[in-house]
Amino acid sequence: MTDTTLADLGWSAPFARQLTAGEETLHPMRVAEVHRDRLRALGAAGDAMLIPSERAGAYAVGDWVLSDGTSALRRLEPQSDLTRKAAGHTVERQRIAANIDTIAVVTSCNADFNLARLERYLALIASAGCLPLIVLTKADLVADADDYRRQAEKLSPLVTALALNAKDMEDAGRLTAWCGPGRTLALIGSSGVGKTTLRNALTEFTAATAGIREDDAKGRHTTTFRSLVRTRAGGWLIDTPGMRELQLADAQEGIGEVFDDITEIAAQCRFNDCAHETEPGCAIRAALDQGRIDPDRLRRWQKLMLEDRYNSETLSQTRSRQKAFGKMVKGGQARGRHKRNPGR
Ligand SMILES: Nc1nc2c(ncn2[C@@H]2O[C@H](COP(=O)(O)OP(=O)(O)OP(=O)(O)O)[C@@H](O)[C@H]2O)c(=O)[nH]1
Ligand SMILES: [Zn+2]
Repeated sequence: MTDTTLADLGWSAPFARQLTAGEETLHPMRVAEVHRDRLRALGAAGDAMLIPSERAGAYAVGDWVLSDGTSALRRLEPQSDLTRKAAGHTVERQRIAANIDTIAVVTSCNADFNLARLERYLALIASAGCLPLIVLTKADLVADADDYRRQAEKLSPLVTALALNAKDMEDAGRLTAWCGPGRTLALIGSSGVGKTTLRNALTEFTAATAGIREDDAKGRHTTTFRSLVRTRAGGWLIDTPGMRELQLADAQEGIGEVFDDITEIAAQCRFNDCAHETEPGCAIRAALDQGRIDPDRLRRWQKLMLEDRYNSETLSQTRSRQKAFGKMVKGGQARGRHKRNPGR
């Protein structure tokens, strides 16, 4: 009992092209929830709980899978992939959501507004392969909302920025262009900026669609999230708990896009590992002297590059760093003992 078409769900040529001979009889379905041993997926014939064919971590909300009605037989390559560095010391990537068209960074026109943080989000969005949108909420509380909007749009030619009052349904409705039929939008941003308010305005949101308490196999209550939510405009909003703690990792490409003016200049430094400090032939310092680079923007770029390098450290690099640290600690203890017991 559904009148949802595959196109409404976001099915498009890049997915259709992935079908191989023999797969035409399978049903494409879009993953709405990822559970430990089941996937809830939406298709032209309605919802279904599917048995995954890969481990749960291989799937993300928004993925397309091919199903025979019972199982997810194959997962299709996503058009965009939002991931984050997994917790702990590994550099394994944790998938957060897939096939998002537009990611809206929600920030308010006051204390939360921070150009460096916006740039970090823009780099992350570019690395995920999504289109960025900046939504400045609480426009009703400030006199100069349009100034904030202009500052945000100056960050990158890819950016569209909107200033609005999230509590006003009509104003929030300006986002429907990004979440109509076949389109998927996601909202990210700090706590308290108005993401829930926007979600309420854009979807038939109720407490029941936010978290569903379920009993797991051991009889414990677990809260699962309905993460792919239909918008009033006929499209989709992806809202997963993982989006709240996004970090910048492996965003090199994204940083390059957001700071293309600076990376172009840096490419002209004499040394390709130039730290832009005292090296001869440094194009960055020359550009700074000529006032072609904004020093604040340069500092933000350097900070992002450092953070990205740290986050992208490979597993073996992490291990050898930890090992070297362990040796140093042990070595220190051994020497200490030696000193304290000189007679032995
Ligand atoms: N005046 C005004 N208040 C707003 C606007 N957007 C959000 N608020 C208020 O700001 C508070 C926080 O909004 P939420 O939507 O809960 O923020 P959130 O981003 O979902 O926060 P978390 O759930 O903590 O991640 C609420 O009291 C909202 O009513 C706005 O555009 N104008
Ligand atoms: Zn340099």
